[in-house]
Amino acid sequence: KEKVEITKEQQALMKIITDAYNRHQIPQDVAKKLLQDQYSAEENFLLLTEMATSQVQVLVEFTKNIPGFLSLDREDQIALLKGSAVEAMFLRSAQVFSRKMPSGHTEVLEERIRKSGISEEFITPMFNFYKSIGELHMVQEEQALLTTVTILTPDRPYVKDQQAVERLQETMLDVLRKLCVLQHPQEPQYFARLLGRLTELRTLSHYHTEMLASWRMN
Ligand SMILES: Cc1ccccc1NC(=O)[C@H](C1CCCCC1)n1c(-c2ccc(Cl)cc2)nc2cc(F)c(F)cc21
Repeated sequence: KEKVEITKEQQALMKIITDAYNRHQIPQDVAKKLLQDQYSAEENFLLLTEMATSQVQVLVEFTKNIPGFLSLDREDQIALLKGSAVEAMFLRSAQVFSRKMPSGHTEVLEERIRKSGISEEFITPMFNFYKSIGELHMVQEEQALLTTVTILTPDRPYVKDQQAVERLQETMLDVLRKLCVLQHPQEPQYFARLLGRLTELRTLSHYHTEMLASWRMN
């Protein structure tokens, strides 16, 4: 049984990324808003556009703290941000949905989202994803690294130097793999499960344009 050990550099890398991830979070808590009041489909759509817009700004600030990201070709940095923004937004939404809440709150939140204006056909795949993320019970370091791995996807459209992105992503995947082994020793396939979520995330993100276009306005 090989002894898995996170090196000092990897520890430092993880701390930089996790601190940045926690620092660059959405200022106002959308879950609290949704729990407080019931909004019309139009108001929910507006709220979503505001959240998505602020999320992009948060993502730009976060990526500046990923060691090596600013050394990438400038146009590639933009291609990576554009290519991962929707996935990062759904990943963030899943993490918000999976947060531990007082009993009954998650059910109310789910109901508010079900009734927010999203078309029926997208509700099931979306909540299946949220629940599969919740079942992983990720620690914040894993959440931060998973978002980082998502951003550093080499095969985004228009990325020129894919090798450079791949090297960065490999660095992050190595830390994430070790962290998973150390955090979930009883579940050797945990890391594989985690990466499997990224496939589900990409599929869900393909629906995004249609989800917006089919938002049920009264
Ligand atoms: C949480 C966040 C952070 C950053 C950026 C965006 C968002 N997301 C949102 O603001 C929207 C709201 C928006 C208002 C209507 C209800 C869903 N949202 C979505 C979602 C649904 C459909 C699509 Cl197409 C996209 C996202 N899933 C959510 C799960 C949650 F637990 C939650 F609290 C909010 C959630």
